[in-house]
Amino acid sequence: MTQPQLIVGPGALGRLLAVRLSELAPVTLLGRRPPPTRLALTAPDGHIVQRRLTSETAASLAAPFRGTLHLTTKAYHAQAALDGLAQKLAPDTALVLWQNGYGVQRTLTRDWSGPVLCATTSEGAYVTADGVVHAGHGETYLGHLHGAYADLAERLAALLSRAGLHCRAVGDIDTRLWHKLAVNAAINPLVARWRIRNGQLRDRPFRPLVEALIDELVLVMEAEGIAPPAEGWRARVWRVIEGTANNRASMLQDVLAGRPTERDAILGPLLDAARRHGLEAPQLSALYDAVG
Ligand SMILES: NC(=O)C1=CN([C@@H]2O[C@H](COP(=O)(O)OP(=O)(O)OC[C@H]3O[C@@H](n4cnc5c(N)ncnc54)[C@H](OP(=O)(O)O)[C@@H]3O)[C@@H](O)[C@H]2O)C=CC1
Ligand SMILES: CC(C)(CO)C(=O)C(=O)O
Repeated sequence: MTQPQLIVGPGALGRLLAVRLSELAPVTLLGRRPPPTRLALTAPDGHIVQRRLTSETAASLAAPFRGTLHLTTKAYHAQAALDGLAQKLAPDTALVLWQNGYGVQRTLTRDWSGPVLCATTSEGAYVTADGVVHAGHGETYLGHLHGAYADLAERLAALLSRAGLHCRAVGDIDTRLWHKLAVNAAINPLVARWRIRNGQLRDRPFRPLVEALIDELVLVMEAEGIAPPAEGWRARVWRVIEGTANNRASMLQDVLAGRPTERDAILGPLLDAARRHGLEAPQLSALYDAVG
């Protein structure tokens, strides 16, 4: 029997995981308020999957929970969500952190008593009233920041892949988190600041702004000792912009909905690294101030 899977954060990614994993394992979806017990997932091909799920809050969850906990809140809620539940969790509970950016990954890997794996995913999903739309298939990579728990990562990657979310266990998740963060930093704050779709970055007046951001990112990454992607930073950023040209990026969606953005998780590590290495990062700093 596959271990219980507790999904904390019943938003877009949490709902996608909950519906997909519930075909293979006992799944509980946990929110600040009780999440819906019936969810409809619209797959990228338009097919609709309906699922009944166990729904809990931190107060109602039976203790001790034993299994795998997928933390699918925004980065700025992750620590509080875990703190609110910690008393209910067996100390060896495995955590999978799904947040964008690179902040809580470091602190929870250091502080949590059990195994902590980090995931980086290019799956795309958004919430609807009665469920979730899986907007597009992507790739997920999963691993421990310092390469530990390789067997656990393999098992969970196999489970996620069987559930329809293509996933690979990797030994270099640290580098992959930096790479995703750098690409997000070159796109998200600019499109959020100017309220444009990703593809508009290809045109004037935005193109030179992206180029200037890439120049800053390259210096920070080099100073931090992060190897560039095989295709190079410039090609990577422009490839993602091309591939997501029609997207409203997550940070723009947050701004439009009046929610806080994940600027601390995405720009914070870059600005910290720039400070540590004595580098100027005027474009990144200005965007940090602009996006709120
Ligand atoms: N959506 C996507 O396609 C992708 C998302 N990601 C990353 O995944 C993370 C989650 O994103 P996404 O699903 O879009 O975000 P959402 O805002 O849709 O979902 C976050 C959920 O977390 C809930 N939450 C907040 N605090 C708590 C708490 N204390 N206990 C339980 N639940 C809580 C929120 O509930 P409430 O309604 O109460 O605020 C909300 O339902 C982000 O870091 C994002 O960058 C990465 C790749 C793709
Ligand atoms: C790659 C990108 C920018 C695609 O929109 C993304 O990951 C996001 O929206 O957060």
